[in-house]
Amino acid sequence: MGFKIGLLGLGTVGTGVGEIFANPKGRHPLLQELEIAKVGVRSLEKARSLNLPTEVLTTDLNAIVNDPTIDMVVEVIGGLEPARSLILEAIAQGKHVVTANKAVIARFGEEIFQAATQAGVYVMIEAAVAGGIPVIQPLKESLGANRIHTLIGILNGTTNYILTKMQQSGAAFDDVLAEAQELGYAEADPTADVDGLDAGDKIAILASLAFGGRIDLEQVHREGIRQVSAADINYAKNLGFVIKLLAIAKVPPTTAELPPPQLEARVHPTLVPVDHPLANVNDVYNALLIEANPLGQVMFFGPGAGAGPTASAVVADLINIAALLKTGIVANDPESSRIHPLLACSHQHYCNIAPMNDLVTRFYARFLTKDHPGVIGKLGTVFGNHGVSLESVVQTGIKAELAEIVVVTHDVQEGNFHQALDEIRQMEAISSIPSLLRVL
Ligand SMILES: NC(=O)C1=CN([C@@H]2O[C@H](COP(=O)(O)OP(=O)(O)OC[C@H]3O[C@@H](n4cnc5c(N)ncnc54)[C@H](OP(=O)(O)O)[C@@H]3O)[C@@H](O)[C@H]2O)C=CC1
Ligand SMILES: N[C@@H](CC=O)C(=O)O
Ligand code: NA
Repeated sequence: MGFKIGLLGLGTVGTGVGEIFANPKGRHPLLQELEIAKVGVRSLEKARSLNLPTEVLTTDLNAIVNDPTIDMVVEVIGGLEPARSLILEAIAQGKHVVTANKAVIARFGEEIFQAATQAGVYVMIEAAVAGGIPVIQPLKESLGANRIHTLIGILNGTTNYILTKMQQSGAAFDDVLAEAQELGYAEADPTADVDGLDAGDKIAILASLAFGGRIDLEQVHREGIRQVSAADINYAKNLGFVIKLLAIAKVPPTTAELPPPQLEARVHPTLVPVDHPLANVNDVYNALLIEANPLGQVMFFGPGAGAGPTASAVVADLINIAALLKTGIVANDPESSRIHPLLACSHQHYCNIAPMNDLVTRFYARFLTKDHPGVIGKLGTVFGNHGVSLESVVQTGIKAELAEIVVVTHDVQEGNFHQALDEIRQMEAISSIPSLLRVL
């Protein structure tokens, strides 16, 4: 018996999926029991690299999700609508869904997974986080014996590509972004990549799996890489760091409740010590470092975006569903509980996210000051008054009659640090504070 797939979208990822199906030899035998029966696109006139019979292509995506002969729907059109409605309609029609759309899952996960549970179908999302790297399945299945307390990820390929090129060759931000777009890594609107929203969606999905509760995306602190300058990359290098866009979710290691009473969830550019395992994750590569008890540290590393890697995750999900259907571990029957408990989502509660002002972290700050005597001493005094102790202070030279001072703090409560900065901004000698970054 074969299974019919309705593929919504034939762009970067959809084409990658089509290419795997066009050449099944040497891959899992179950692949040969799956067939792409319909493909939905926006334009029938567009030239396609994939040769598909003309009757397979359509612009009527609603007809695909309502087609009774289709067993599984792959949503790779991206964006919020019509993607959300098409996923919900496919579920309502009793079809299993595979999606790479983290934006929809992070915002409408509650609605989508509740509908899926009710309909007795699976919604599989391996491609939605870290592209081709298996991170969803390990969190759902392989790490179940652990208490997970920390997730630290480089989860956006576009920004990692940009930061790596800026770091290695001093390339300009806009040029590298254009390259990442040409390579198919960036979102249709790359703002989601550059402003940390894409990484925010991904860490929200991972945190939900790791900590057993839903995540309100609005409570996830998201900062992008627009303010990271060549100057900061250079200073960071001299101080023994590289700058990476990190997505972090954590609870105190002693926490033994699911969901935990409170967790940190944040995305921001971060100074990472050069000897940290994430410091050498470059280009479009992604990585996820998980700390758990009793496992300790485990790191997943690989290509986080691009046609082939992302399609690899999509097709693996399809093969998984086919395996479940063949072994009868799924019943499209709402009365039945024969849905795989490790693969379905049954979260009931929202996690409580701690405010950023409570975060305890190190900071890097760059100040432009008038070259007055005693400025460093005054900075030190204000910081000291707010309980901020300094690990290093470097005056790096004079530019346009302004001195540049770079400060790295010890661990400090974020709220105290900001109070100190508010006072520092009022100092007559301070011209500006062009950079403020957290340090891992
Ligand atoms: N690119 C990547 O590396 C990765 C992407 N993803 C996710 O995968 C999804 C797809 O991304 P990607 O392949 O890059 O996107 P593309 O923009 O390359 O492709 C989108 C495809 O969907 C079709 N489409 C879009 N909107 C509609 C619509 N309203 N009606 C009909 N067809 C539509 C387009 O049709 P047409 O061809 O006619 O224009 C195109 O074929 C996104 O959710 C993205 O976040 C996840 C991981 C990695
Ligand atoms: N735009 C995303 C694509 C994969 O999710 C990225 O750059 O990582
Ligand atoms: Na993945």
